[in-house]
Amino acid sequence: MIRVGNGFDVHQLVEGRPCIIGGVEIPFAKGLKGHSDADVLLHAVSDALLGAAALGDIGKHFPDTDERFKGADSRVLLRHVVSLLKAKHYNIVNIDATIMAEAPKMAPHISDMCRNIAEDCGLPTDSVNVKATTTEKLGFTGRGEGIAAQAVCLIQRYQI
Ligand SMILES: Nc1ccn([C@@H]2O[C@H](COP(=O)(O)O)[C@@H](O)[C@H]2O)c(=O)n1
Ligand SMILES: C[C@@]1(CO)OP(=O)(O)OP(=O)(O)OC[C@H]1O
Repeated sequence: MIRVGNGFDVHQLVEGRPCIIGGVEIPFAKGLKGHSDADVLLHAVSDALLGAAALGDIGKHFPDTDERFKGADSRVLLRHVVSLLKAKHYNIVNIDATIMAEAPKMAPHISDMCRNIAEDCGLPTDSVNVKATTTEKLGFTGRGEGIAAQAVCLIQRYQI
């Protein structure tokens, strides 16, 4: 049985925070605000995986009212999500994601993001794809107020 999932996340860009996207700290004047490290891309990927397995969303598994997740490394959260899928006998087939940001430039960091996601999901790197787009200066992303990311994934249940 194969199943599809999608995830979407937004975080505000503010001064005084690191800009961590796809597990990569990108040099930039602003960073993403959140309870965790606010890694918008890994949150979208985690939600896509949880959605595919009908396991809810990251807010359910890692509530932002829980001090344990304050400043959490979203790679650790993603690895936990992958373990939840394994427990339900799902393998991940592939992941595709898009970051919407006017700045910073994502292109120099895309391959590191793909490598991080592949590593955390136990996948070969060519099973993970990350893209970036501006929104042509339109909307909150276009004004540089925040960054959005969306992801889709395919998972497959194996026989035991
Ligand atoms: N934050 C971003 C946004 C875009 N890119 C790259 O630039 C290309 C052109 O973007 P458009 O919005 O004009 O389509 C896009 O294909 C990305 O490769 C980026 O690196 N960082
Ligand atoms: C990851 C969590 C938990 O620390 O917090 P945030 O970093 O605020 O991220 P968000 O995408 O708003 O939702 C999930 C949260 O519960």
